[in-house]
Amino acid sequence: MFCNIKNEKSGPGSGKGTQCEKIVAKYGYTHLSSGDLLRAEVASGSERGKQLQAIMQKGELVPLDTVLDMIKDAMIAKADVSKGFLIDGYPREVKQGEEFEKKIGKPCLLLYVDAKAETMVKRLLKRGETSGRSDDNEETIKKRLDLYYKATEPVIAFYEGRGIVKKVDSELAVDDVFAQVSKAIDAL
Ligand SMILES: Nc1ncnc2c1ncn2[C@H]1C[C@H](O)[C@@H](COP(=O)(O)OP(=O)(O)OP(=O)(O)O)O1
Ligand SMILES: Nc1ncnc2c1ncn2[C@H]1C[C@H](O)[C@@H](COP(=O)(O)O)O1
Ligand SMILES: [Mg+2]
Repeated sequence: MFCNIKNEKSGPGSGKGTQCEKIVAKYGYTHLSSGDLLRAEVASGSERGKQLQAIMQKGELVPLDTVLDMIKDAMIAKADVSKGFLIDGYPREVKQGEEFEKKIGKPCLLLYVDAKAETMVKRLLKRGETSGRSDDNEETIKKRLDLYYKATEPVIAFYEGRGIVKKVDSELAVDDVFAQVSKAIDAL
């Protein structure tokens, strides 16, 4: 089966990466995080990486073509061996969803990992104590959240009409959130 599962719209610090790790362990899907792909480019020290770092540090979105090309290349590299793709952190805005469908395909499930703004801020500040992520600081977290509500929330309406959106309550403990995630995947 080929299946793209996305976990946007889900805010920064809602627990996307945490749930993706558990999905990979249980279902064996290929996890592709747009943020991780971008951070790998930054870590490479390339000129493009330096430009990306400046954008991410400010809590802004990197250009659509850059992130979509990275995801597409990563998917092509794993296409032969993958059971299906779990795409974490994309689309961040409706236009990204439209372009994904034109260039790659339609997702079969959109997991909406829902947490309150205050919970997301608390989790990100805590994660920032050890993550080494330059965007896990108070000022950038505020910008990321503002952008999430402005640009990413509308993504839900884009997919809702197709009946593929499953919302999980990420205020709960990690394993309780995962029980809801598993139910959504098992229903595919
Ligand atoms: N259900 C939960 N209960 C308590 N803590 C949680 C829960 N889920 C995740 N966390 C913790 C783990 C991390 O330290 C932090 C953020 O989780 P994480 O999975 O990294 O979020 P994310 O991937 O949505 O954030 P980002 O968008 O910044 O990458 O919160
Ligand atoms: N899909 C994306 N479009 C634009 N910019 C992105 C995308 N995914 C990640 N980014 C940039 C901007 C984010 O603040 C950082 C970190 O992403 P995260 O998913 O929180 O790891 O990367
Ligand atoms: Mg993450």
